[in-house]
Amino acid sequence: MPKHGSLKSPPDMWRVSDTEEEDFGEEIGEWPVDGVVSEEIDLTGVSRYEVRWKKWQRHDETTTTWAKQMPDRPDLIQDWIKYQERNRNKMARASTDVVLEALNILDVHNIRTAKQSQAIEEKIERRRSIDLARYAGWDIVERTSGSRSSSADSEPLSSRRYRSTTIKTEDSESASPSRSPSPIVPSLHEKWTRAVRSAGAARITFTNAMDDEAAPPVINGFEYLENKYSYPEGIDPLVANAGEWLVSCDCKFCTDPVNCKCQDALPPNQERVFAYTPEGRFNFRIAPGFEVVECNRNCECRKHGRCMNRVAQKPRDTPIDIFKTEDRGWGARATVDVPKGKVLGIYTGRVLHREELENLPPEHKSYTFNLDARENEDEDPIEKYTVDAYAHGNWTRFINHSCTANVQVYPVVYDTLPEQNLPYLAFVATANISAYDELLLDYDPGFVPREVKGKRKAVPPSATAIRCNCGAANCRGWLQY
Ligand SMILES: C[S@@+](CC[C@H](N)C(=O)[O-])C[C@H]1O[C@@H](n2cnc3c(N)ncnc32)[C@H](O)[C@@H]1O
Repeated sequence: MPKHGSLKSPPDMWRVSDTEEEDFGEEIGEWPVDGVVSEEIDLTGVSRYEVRWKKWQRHDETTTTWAKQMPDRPDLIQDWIKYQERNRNKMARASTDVVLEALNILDVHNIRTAKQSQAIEEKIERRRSIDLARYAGWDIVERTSGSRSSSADSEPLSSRRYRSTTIKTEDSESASPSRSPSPIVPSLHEKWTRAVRSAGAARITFTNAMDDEAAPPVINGFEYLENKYSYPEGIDPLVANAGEWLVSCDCKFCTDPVNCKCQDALPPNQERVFAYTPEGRFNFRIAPGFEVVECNRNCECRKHGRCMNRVAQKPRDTPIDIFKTEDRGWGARATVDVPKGKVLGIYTGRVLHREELENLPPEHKSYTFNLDARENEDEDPIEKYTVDAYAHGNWTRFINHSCTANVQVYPVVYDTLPEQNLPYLAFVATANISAYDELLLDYDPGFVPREVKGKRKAVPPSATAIRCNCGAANCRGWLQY
């Protein structure tokens, strides 16, 4: 019965058992039990409990058995759930460190148990509420094996290899000694780190081994938005008050998409399947372009905390490095190995009406993404939207293009109505990606280079097209804008 080696406290609350459930027929109710002593959670999110008998023991002196239900003693499970909650909160108060080692185990059916055992949900909540200014560094202890040595993740922020950009205000440079020192403007990295942490997401780092640029060159006042859009006045996303309109389910664990009511929001021609595996990875069963409808804040499953239909809405747990590439500006990569199907994060930025797109300054163009999953041609143009990540956005705006991509985007809704055409765009790994390999998206999979005099790729497809430097064997030569 192996235990998770990395768990320090309390040691016996969660463990993984190979023991089959024993069949006691009607007898189980007859044998007085002390209570539940541990729990494991299966692939579908259903728990089973290890119960200790009061006096009885087997010949080998073991005193416990595993049971999924105890219809005659629901109080024991209730007591256990409360006891667990108290302990997880205690763990989160003691430290918000998370040992990711246990989550990387290939033995995926234990992941739910491992997540509970590390109080991950509680720690994320706690991170949100902690005074961020007091943090000296990120609090995830990463112990992934096989990742490349350039990782700075386990170092404290202050000893990072990336160059931090602590900028003094003009005021402070000219300040006379008698005046109190002017505040130091936080570096871009510090500002972003605060935003990342308040969203409960994993760390973002900057690395530049190419030249002296300390941080990606975003405009002054760039707003880092980890997991939400910025809406201008005039676009009412209903995010705040969509509650009353959202179609919600009354499932406990959402294992059956056919009967999970929030899936009624899918268009009738879309197959009713969940988009995720029980381990929370995209299962690629939803055809490209079709929308994923995740459970929302009104769904009953929210109370039980183990719904498998909430993934893109959770805080990002993959640490990301924004790094300077050789010939494509800054790019993005994960600092841990990423399995196929892993949902990495969502595209964010300022939402625009599509018709504003043509008046955008050219430098914005390469940071825009259309939210056109549901649109149809005859739709009122006012209800067509685009996200512009030029002045507001997150790390996903640094994902470069490759004609051989390793991530793809799918639209997902959970805080708006699908008909509003305001889905989020989630980035998902389409292959196993090693730590520190660049994350790459095919910006325009439908693009076919023009052929002139038998030569493809020689002629730019438009006046604004730029040469593609992806270096892939199947490179189509150009990025069109
Ligand atoms: C969404 S941005 C990606 C982040 C960008 N590299 C940066 O530093 O901000 C898209 C821009 O990155 C550059 N880029 C991305 N992929 C490229 C590629 N395969 N070849 C050349 N340039 C690329 C182009 O300048 C493109 O307009």
